[in-house]
Amino acid sequence: MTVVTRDIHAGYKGRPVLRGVSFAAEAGRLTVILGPNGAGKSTLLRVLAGLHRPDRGYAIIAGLRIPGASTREIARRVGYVPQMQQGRPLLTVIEYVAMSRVVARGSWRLRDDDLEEAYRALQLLGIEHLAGRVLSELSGGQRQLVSIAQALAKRPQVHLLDEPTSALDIRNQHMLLDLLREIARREKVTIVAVLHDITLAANYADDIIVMRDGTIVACGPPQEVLDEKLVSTVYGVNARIVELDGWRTVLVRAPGRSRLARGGSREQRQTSTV
Ligand SMILES: Nc1ncnc2c1ncn2[C@@H]1O[C@H](COP(=O)(O)OP(=O)(O)OP(=O)(O)O)[C@@H](O)[C@H]1O
Repeated sequence: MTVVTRDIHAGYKGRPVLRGVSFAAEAGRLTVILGPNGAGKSTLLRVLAGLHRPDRGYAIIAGLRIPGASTREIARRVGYVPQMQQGRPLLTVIEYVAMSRVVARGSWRLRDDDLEEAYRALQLLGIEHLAGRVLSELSGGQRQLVSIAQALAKRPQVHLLDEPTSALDIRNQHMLLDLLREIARREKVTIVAVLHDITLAANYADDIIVMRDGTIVACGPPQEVLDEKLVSTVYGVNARIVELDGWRTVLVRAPGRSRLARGGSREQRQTSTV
């Protein structure tokens, strides 16, 4: 097990957000964290990345204890991709991706293997054609893929990805999750990703962790723990899970909206997949 947390409590200016979070994410598996807005998912990833000090409890990540380990040690072994990545607008994509390796080494010298690994990461994501482009010229989705490439190029033991699909088109969402699952298995690394798309989580995650109000309300393989009752309770929606050709799709309808419906057809139009 590469990521273990024990009874983590954390908050901001005395306001509690995480209230006793304990879980384990295993190497070789893709673990997806789900939960409504404000549940504490990003705060949990920031604690694991060593960027937010917990008030109580601890984590062991890639052999490092948090709190305790230095941010440099963590950066060397852990690839953290936050929701909003600032980036350096004047760098080219290949320079930016390669820089993550240089910084993790605590050096300022770019080596050939930094560029080789950076190019490999861009290839994995199918964006090697962007290598010579300047960051400020990229679209939102391209920038998101470049941020993920930066983490992949470091070849860390653990990846922490905060909503890595939020700016991606449907094809790239599936490409990325397929790739992450493959990397987890092939390289025996631990990948923890926050997602809002429950259907993607249901089909790609090896394990899910469902959070609400700063606590974990369910965890385990999605086929064992993800059901209509859980989705309905956690998100406050009416949920249906349908399975077609082995693919599980989560359909939801916000309960408040059904009051607007005139007959059944309006309700059906308001049904969406997540
Ligand atoms: N820097 C901060 N200062 C104060 N409060 C914060 C800060 N960051 C987050 N919070 C609060 O902590 C709570 C949890 O936020 P967090 O970003 O961890 O939730 P989340 O589950 O990732 O939500 P989302 O799905 O909307 O991204 C929220 O109530 C939020 O307002």
